[in-house]
Amino acid sequence: MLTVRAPATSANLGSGFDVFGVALGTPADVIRVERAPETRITVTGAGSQYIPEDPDQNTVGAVADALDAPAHIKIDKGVRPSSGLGSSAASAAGAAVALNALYDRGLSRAELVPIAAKGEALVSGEAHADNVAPSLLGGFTIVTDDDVTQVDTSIPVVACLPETTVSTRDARGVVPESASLEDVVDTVGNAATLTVGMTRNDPDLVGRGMNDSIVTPKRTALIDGYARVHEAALEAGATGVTVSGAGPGVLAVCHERDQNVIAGAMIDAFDAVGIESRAYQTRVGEGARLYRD
Ligand SMILES: Nc1ncnc2c1ncn2[C@@H]1O[C@H](COP(=O)(O)OP(=O)(O)OP(=O)(O)O)[C@@H](O)[C@H]1O
Ligand SMILES: N[C@@H](CCO)C(=O)O
Repeated sequence: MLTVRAPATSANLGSGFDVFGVALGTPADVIRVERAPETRITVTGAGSQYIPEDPDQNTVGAVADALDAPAHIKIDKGVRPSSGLGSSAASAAGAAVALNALYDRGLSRAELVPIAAKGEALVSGEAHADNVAPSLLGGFTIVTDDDVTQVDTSIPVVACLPETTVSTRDARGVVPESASLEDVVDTVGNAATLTVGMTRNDPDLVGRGMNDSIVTPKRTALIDGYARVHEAALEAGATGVTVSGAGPGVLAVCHERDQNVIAGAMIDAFDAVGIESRAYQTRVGEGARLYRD
């Protein structure tokens, strides 16, 4: 039996749609695997009632197929599905690491990225890798068509999850097909600023680089209370605030000293529109960790 702890992630960070992602210290999925003649999946934990155990419909089933590694796979969900913290990707990344070890496939973490992304294709229709890459590699990741760049960093964040859900498939449906040159120039400038901020571990630069005028405004319309929460987090000291992944989670970047106040302000702002939420006060952290029992 092998066990992997695979972290939640926050994709996009505003200016890096389908490109940027960060691994979070908490929450995480725990995946346990043992060899079996055919793949069988059991799911427990946060939101498990919404997650199919049929291998053809679960992200880990796609990973087991891709690695030709049938197994009994137990998923204990710490990352609630459809909340914007890369729930489906955490399971896929965890299964990729676990099955690679279980069957001695010898693939590197970077080589596992496209394999884990096959699970994302199953649930959202497209194999975007901006959640699986940080869950596998840790830190801040930049995913392009054929490459991944990773930077270790430990920027403090608050991830606030309302009790509502938004499916990635639906949230991809509102992404505009084209953008003005002005908006593209703006976004490139912000993305470059954010990247330098990550390499310097500088929450002010990262926060400044999170603005995006192309995709995020369309997505915020799907999240009840977003404008209030955004404003409240900034007033409480966040250096930048945006939609986490496809939402409805909201990600605030900050200095550690402000985390507690920001978390309270975000929860209160959702509460003011009648929505319960919970906030994770955490940091950008390590990628999936393998334990041999
Ligand atoms: N192992 C799994 N863990 C979580 N969700 C899964 C899994 N396998 C299949 N799913 C399905 O994937 C969907 C959730 O994926 P979705 O991409 O919408 O959310 P997410 O992964 O939490 O979000 P985001 O990518 O925005 O951070 C649900 O319909 C769920 O049933
Ligand atoms: N980049 C993806 C992340 C969510 O899975 C999106 O925003 O649709």
